[in-house]
Amino acid sequence: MKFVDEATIEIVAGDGGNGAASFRHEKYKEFGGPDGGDGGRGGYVYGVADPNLNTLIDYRYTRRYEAGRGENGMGSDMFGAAGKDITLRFPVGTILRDQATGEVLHELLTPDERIVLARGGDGGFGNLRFKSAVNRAPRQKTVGRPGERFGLQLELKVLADVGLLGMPNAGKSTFITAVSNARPKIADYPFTTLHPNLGVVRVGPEQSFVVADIPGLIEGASEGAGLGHQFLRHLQRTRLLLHIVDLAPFDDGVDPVEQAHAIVGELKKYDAELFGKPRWLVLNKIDMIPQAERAARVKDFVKRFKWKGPVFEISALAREGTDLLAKNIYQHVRQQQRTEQPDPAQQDPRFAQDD
Ligand SMILES: Nc1nc2c(ncn2[C@@H]2O[C@H](COP(=O)(O)OP(=O)(O)OP(=O)(O)O)[C@@H](O)[C@H]2O)c(=O)[nH]1
Ligand SMILES: [Mg+2]
Repeated sequence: MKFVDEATIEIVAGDGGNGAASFRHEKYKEFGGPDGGDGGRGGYVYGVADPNLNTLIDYRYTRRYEAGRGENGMGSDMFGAAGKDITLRFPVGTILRDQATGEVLHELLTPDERIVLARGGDGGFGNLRFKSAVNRAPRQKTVGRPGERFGLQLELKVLADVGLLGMPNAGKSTFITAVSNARPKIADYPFTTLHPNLGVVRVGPEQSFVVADIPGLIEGASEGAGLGHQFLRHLQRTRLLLHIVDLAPFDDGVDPVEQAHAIVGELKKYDAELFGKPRWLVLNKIDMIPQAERAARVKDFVKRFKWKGPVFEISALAREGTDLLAKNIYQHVRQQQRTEQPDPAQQDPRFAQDD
């Protein structure tokens, strides 16, 4: 499954500075020649493909990007300085479109590839330029040219970095809502989620990852009994699985440990590779357990489940422990990314045919 991350931003290159009209002032010399310098060029806006970025989410926070204006020219033959250039960084695979026409301007496919997005305007000419045999004292000058500006549409196909696993009603959709921009349907009955949802989680500037919420797994799902199994394949490209467990089931007869074993059993039956992926245990709904009992309940769960890996306790509903978990996930995803193959055209399934 592919998911498209999008943003629209405004790109403004710098205007050129104006040329100056000025004459030399020298002692004992009544009429100095023209000495007005040219204006500086406006700043350019560049784009670069940054292999460290995963999503476009930062571009939903800041939408306008403006390079510097060129300085005006000055007397004494002084040219204005060029405006400050700016460089915008995009994830590899970002497609850039002109907002007005929808035309594809470029696809950033090669890591560190750099392109000009918008050219700064040329600076105006100072009167120094207009000096000629017939006019030794020109007053002419020109103003700087405007920089290019336009609306830029960004589009990126993203894959899930993290997958959520768990029984129906465990709180997967609530968790994705707590940490990401996705708004899946949440309800107190099982199988609320009928389609996989992807959400972008932003833990800080230029720090984000993609999480997939899939329909709940139940026992027998790997044989097609539940809804879950057809969705398991969406988790195949992920770098981490979060196993979400309802630690405080409404029905007293339900043992969270048994439920958790059922999920792991399904995973194992379905796919050894998926089973072998890094998996973290996330004990949810701790708000339902009195504070004084929490530590003991968690300890008991871990012991009976014979779990040796990372454990997080959260309340997806109250958003307790969710930010900390998101930060840990981000660190893990980044670390995994760094150890993977760097050539995206070869390795990155985003560039493969759609499934
Ligand atoms: N008290 C409490 N309730 C929660 C918490 N997380 C989820 N819930 C509730 O549990 C119910 C199920 O939550 P969902 O997020 O829809 O569960 P799901 O795992 O996505 O369920 P499916 O999509 O059916 O697989 C909803 O009524 C939620 O409000 C939590 O941390 N505390
Ligand atoms: Mg759900």
